[in-house]
Amino acid sequence: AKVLAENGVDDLVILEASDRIGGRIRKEDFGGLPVEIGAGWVAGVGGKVSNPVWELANKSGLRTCFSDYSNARYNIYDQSGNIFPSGLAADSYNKAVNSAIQELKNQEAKLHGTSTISEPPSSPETPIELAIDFVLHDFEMAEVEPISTYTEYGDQEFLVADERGYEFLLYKMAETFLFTSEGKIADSRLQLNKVVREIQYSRNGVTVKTEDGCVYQANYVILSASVGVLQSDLISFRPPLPKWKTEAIMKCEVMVYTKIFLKFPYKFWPCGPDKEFFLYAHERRGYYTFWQHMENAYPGSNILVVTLTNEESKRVESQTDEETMKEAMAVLRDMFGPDVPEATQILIPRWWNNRFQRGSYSNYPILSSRQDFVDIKASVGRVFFTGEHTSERFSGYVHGGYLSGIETSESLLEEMRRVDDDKEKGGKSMESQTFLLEPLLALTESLTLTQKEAVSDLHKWDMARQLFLNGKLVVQEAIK
Ligand SMILES: Cc1cc2nc3c(=O)[nH]c(=O)nc-3n(C[C@H](O)[C@H](O)[C@H](O)COP(=O)(O)OP(=O)(O)OC[C@H]3O[C@@H](n4cnc5c(N)ncnc54)[C@H](O)[C@@H]3O)c2cc1C
Repeated sequence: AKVLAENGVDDLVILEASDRIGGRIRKEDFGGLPVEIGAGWVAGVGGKVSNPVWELANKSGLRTCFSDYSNARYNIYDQSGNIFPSGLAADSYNKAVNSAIQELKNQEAKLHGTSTISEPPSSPETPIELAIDFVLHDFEMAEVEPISTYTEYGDQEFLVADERGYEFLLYKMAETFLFTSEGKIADSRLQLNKVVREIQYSRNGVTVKTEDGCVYQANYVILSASVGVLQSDLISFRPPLPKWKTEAIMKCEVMVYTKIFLKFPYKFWPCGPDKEFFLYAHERRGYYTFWQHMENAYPGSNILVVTLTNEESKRVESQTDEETMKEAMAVLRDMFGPDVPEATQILIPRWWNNRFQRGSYSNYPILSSRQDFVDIKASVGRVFFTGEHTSERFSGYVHGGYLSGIETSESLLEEMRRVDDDKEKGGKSMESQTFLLEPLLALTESLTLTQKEAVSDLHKWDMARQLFLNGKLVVQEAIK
């Protein structure tokens, strides 16, 4: 929206379903400290090219601390509290990395332009296989982009450790655009608690209906809801989205990633710069595996974070906080002995059950093709799509969301300029050119679903029109 406004599109409105901005960047107060229940790291730092989110963080003075996840491999506890020998852990790590890289290379060689993550291996049997399994599990839960993209932005990660939260970046970005200096909303550009339920689009414009019965008319819409929301029935489209679009949306997998926060009366875990992360080895894959203490970010906070993913996340979301606390405490006592004190507080975010999220981030399956990204981000008539899931290179990350927003706004500006140019030249703009479509759209009620999809497929229609115009030009040149 900011890019649009800076380019002269003043008449715009942001409809946000919740009562705040930030989406999956969200700080919550926990035991007197701000904890990041959504994105917590600025990832992709230290490479040849500067990550724009890292630049924003530096410019706005966001406090961060270096976070080296690789130390986790030296702190793997088994169920009796023994630490795996570091040689074994390091060796397994190298083996896992090499096999994963080899796997990716094979995949990429086989399928040009695919996005890849490693496939889940079969159940581990020996200790070394168990250790490798942890690392592969880590790839699956965190490394959502093709390995090749690491080389550019770098592979360092910085944990946000700022009382204003990661979301401060968003407030900073929005301050001249949406807020007064006191942090109050300055104009009607941002409307909170507006749950979009229906998007009706035609050649003339778009009508958006919200849950509270409001109706908005617009020339264009940019839809930035997560892929989980697009897969759900929260928003309906009239006419329905074309098949190529819904197929691309449904193909994309949604990752659930849950950080559970536990507050203790005192610290009982080993501390030190190389002990920020530790792992719990359990035969059940992903069972309270990844632990992190928050001493580096907030010394003396006595907070531990355990990360669950996918099925474990969904399972925990569906049970009571007390049950989860019991499970987590049993795991901690396995690792550190029976004297571990009871946690005094627990915070369990529920991203999967949040109807404005339906998951944590997109996770393209191993055999995704480039076309899936192209389709998921392609506009359908006057409806444009954006968000981390539309970022081919950085899907799943904050910088993916940020860059895709800029890119989609630029595409829309280009489209608006093209329509203006066409009008000036007296040619057929998308508006006037698609006049043929009007009687067809009027007939949609009596058409079959396939026919409706074909008619509503403005994007392809527009491509066909371009081809037609280009063809005509070639013929005219030939005649000349
Ligand atoms: C637990 C967790 C940990 C993560 N960790 C990291 C990390 O460490 N580093 C990193 O880079 N990334 C991380 N991510 C991913 C990162 O947070 C996201 O990729 C990014 O914030 C997505 O931004 P977005 O604008 O695409 O979507 P969102 O932030 O989801 O914004 C979409 C907005 O649309 C609103 N909305 C949805 N439906 C409707 C509707 N019907 N009507 C109106 N509004 C609607 C939502 O309320 C939301 O505000 C994490 C995510 C999670 C959940």
